[in-house]
Amino acid sequence: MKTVLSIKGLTKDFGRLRAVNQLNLEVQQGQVFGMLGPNGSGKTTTLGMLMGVINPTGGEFTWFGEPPTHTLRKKIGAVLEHPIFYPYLSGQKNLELNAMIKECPTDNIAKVLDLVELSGRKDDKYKTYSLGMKQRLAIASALLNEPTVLILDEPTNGLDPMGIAEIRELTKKIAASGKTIILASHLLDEVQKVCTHFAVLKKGNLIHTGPVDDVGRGSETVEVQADVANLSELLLDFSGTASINRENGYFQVTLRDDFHGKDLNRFLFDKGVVASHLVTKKKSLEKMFLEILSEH
Ligand SMILES: Nc1ncnc2c1ncn2[C@@H]1O[C@H](COP(=O)(O)OP(=O)(O)OP(=O)(O)O)[C@@H](O)[C@H]1O
Repeated sequence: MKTVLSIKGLTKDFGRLRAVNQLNLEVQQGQVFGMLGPNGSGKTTTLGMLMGVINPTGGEFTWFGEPPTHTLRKKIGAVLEHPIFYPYLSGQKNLELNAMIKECPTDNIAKVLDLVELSGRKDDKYKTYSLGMKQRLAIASALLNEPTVLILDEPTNGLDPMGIAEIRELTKKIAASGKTIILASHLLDEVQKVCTHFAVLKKGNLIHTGPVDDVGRGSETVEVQADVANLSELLLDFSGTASINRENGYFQVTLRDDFHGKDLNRFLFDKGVVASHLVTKKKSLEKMFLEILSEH
């Protein structure tokens, strides 16, 4: 897999405040990489440095294996904050202006408008757009020069549930077209639903990074019930059991690393016991996130 972004020791001080501290990260091609962290954790500052609008105090990073240059940055589209669109111009005209500023051909406008589902409203004035439509137009503008990487900073901020769902679907659609996406968010739910990989930042420090699918790995809990008197003994006999407790009439079995519900099911079956109820529960990202933050 190709490394799109490699960050080493990236640091930013604002006077006495260290906003980003010795950040090391890698983003691979095709990932939807979430930067997750509470407000003030350094996400925007990091993205600003990656886009060349904030000067790092220390450290370095490469895009596509090369130190950042103006030409390289053209391969990266970013929606960092609300871009300046003219309220009395249409979506179409605004994109034409943006294309001119970015020195890219206007041929892509129809395509990006179609992608963000604004073709039907392209001739309406920007000021008549909903917040969700404005955000979609900003994404369309970032895609004008066909970047290979798209950076989104808090893309669903301020949107209603419908707008959030639309941006989420759009992000997935853009990722499916082969682009790498880096998305900063303070919303666990957003990262869990959209991202393939993520990093957690706290007060400028990286405190966790890995695949979203791995969250809660090795910490599966299985809710189980079977019509036998010695079920608790059997569950404790199972080598994958870390602990058990009883809740709502079921046994909750927390499994050791690398053991899964199906292993427990097979163990019970081999003992001649058929479970009447067996449900595997993964630790939610929220629980994991809160644990990660409290550990540090
Ligand atoms: N230009 C600046 N001057 C001084 N301090 C700054 C500046 N920009 C950011 N900071 C501080 O750096 C820290 C990190 O801010 P940053 O905006 O990067 O965090 P964030 O994770 O993106 O949070 P948010 O989602 O609230 O924007 C904060 O304490 C913030 O107050």
